[in-house]
Amino acid sequence: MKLQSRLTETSQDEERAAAAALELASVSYSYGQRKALDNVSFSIEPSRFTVLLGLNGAGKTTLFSLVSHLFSPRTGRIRVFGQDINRNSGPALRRLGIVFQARTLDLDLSVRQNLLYHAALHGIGTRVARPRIDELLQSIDMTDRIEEKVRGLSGGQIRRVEIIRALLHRPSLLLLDEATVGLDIKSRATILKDIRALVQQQGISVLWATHLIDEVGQADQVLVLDQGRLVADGQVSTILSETGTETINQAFSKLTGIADLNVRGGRP
Ligand SMILES: Nc1ncnc2c1ncn2[C@@H]1O[C@H](COP(=O)(O)OP(=O)(O)OP(=O)(O)O)[C@@H](O)[C@H]1O
Repeated sequence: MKLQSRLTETSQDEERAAAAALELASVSYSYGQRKALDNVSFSIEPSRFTVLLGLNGAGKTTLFSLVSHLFSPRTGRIRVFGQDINRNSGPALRRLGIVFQARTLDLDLSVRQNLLYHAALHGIGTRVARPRIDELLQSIDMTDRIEEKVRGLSGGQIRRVEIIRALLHRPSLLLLDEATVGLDIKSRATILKDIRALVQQQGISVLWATHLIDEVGQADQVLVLDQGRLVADGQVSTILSETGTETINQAFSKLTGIADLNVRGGRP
């Protein structure tokens, strides 16, 4: 009887994980003695824009490094559309597109060369890659920059090229780590709008890591990370009612124990 109920529980767990775009179960990670992630569990639904909100040092980049299989968790399990990233990394990684915080385009190659190179890494031949690149560049209004060296682009344009590079292999889940950092207000707004449109129009699932509260939309799912612990998980309205606050800014301050402020930098 007990075995039967355990089997049912396991298969329910598996069904839930398969339905989720991303699922973390009891994930911890330490750098030596420093605990960067402490027993983090959550799942994000497909075709949603989910914000991973946390101050500098909260553990966002570490989490992305685990999901993208750069590091392996010491404990816990990570699944991308039901595929375990450690046991079945190939199929899981194929469904992932990632934009890391650090710039990674080759500055001395043209936009086209950078994109073709990345396509080749994913096994996409030039004949398929070329029209895909044209279409994606058109979607961000950058067709006329295709032959230009990346060095000649603005910070916002470089970021947009990195985003379309992450989309070249048509991932189902896109992870973006502080994608708007260092950009002016107009470029930030454009990028955020474009990514939200991807979710709306193409059903891509997005995990958007940021420390900027003003990037959270009222309808977003939000995960709040504080010093490696997940301290809130839900829609904005749920988080407000659970914390007894009126704005996400107040909720964040309460959850992380910082003074109420317009959070733009790190922990004061
Ligand atoms: N290579 C490393 N060696 C030792 N400690 C590290 C290393 N990388 C990160 N840490 C520590 O792990 C914790 C989480 O860092 P992480 O970079 O994941 O946070 P973050 O939320 O992405 O912050 P930021 O936006 O500043 O990058 C911090 O205390 C950080 O100092």
